[in-house]
Amino acid sequence: MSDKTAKDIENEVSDWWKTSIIDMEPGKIHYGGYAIQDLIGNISFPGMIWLMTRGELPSKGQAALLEAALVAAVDHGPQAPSIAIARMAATCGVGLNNAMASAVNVLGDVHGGAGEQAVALYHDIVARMDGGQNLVDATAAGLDHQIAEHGKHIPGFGHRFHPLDPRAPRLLSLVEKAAADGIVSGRFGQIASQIEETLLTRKGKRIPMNIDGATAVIYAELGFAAPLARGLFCLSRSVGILAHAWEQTNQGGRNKGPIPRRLIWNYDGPERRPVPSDLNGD
Ligand SMILES: CC(C)(COP(=O)(O)OP(=O)(O)OC[C@H]1O[C@@H](n2cnc3c(N)ncnc32)[C@H](O)[C@@H]1OP(=O)(O)O)[C@@H](O)C(=O)NCCC(=O)NCCSC(=O)C[C@@](O)(CC(=O)O)C(=O)O
Repeated sequence: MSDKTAKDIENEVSDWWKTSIIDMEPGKIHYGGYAIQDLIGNISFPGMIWLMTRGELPSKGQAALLEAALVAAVDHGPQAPSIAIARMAATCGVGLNNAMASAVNVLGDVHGGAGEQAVALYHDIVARMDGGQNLVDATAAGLDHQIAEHGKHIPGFGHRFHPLDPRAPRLLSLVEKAAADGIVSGRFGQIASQIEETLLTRKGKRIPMNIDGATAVIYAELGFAAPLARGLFCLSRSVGILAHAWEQTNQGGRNKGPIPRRLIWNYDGPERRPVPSDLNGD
């Protein structure tokens, strides 16, 4: 027989889930201590994302910068695997939530994950600067380390489609303005620009910052941990994913594959051959 008292059991039950995010009782909902009815109509959606992931409310300037990053990464058309998958899923007879989940599930290290890697790289360079190295040397050492550990492609730089990703310079200009207004330090923007310079010197050609490199600057400036950069990209891209899944649903189409049906893939397996007649023999 258990020696547990009713109080022990009550404590065990109430400790089962612990969260500092939400507090509730009948008729009352508080996020991080703030009543939901006071938040509704008073804070923006980015402000809410900040409160939920950071536990505090952002300043107006911080929320505006976060919003800019979220707006910038919303969509990149059906060339992006996540968007194509959302559209294909929408033709399979599934609901919008299934189409969205299928699409979000392919956001990983290679597609959508460069922002997380870029934040980690920027943090590594900051740590070197805090250790006494100047910007140029810390960047060079950070890049050497990145290449040794993860290969020659520096996350957040280069693009397969855009010679200059139009999203990056605009975001960087907002970071510069926020730094001038004292909202952020501007340190991560300087690091990302120095990475571009170092790559130019090393490769003899410009490998410009892309959307992930630029949003990573914002997430790092705003103090988001590297893994949250991936989560925030997922939130942002989910808007594009939803829009494409909904558009495709309305366009119709059944079982739409990744290429038109008249096209076929390249087969490079064995020649056509008969199944051996003695398969079950010794
Ligand atoms: C993106 C791409 C594969 C493009 O490559 P490319 O095809 O142009 O060139 P490659 O043939 O790989 O390289 C040719 C020569 O340039 C050198 N080179 C190129 N990039 C270099 C680099 N970063 N660091 C050093 N060197 C570089 C390379 O070393 C080589 O030099 P060499 O060996 O001397 O001949 C490449 O940059 C890359 O991996 N970037 C890092 C990962 C990254 O940030 N991913 C996010 C991209 S944004 C995104 O995903 C969001 C999206 O936009 C998606 C969408 O597009 O839908 C959306 O919104 O959804």
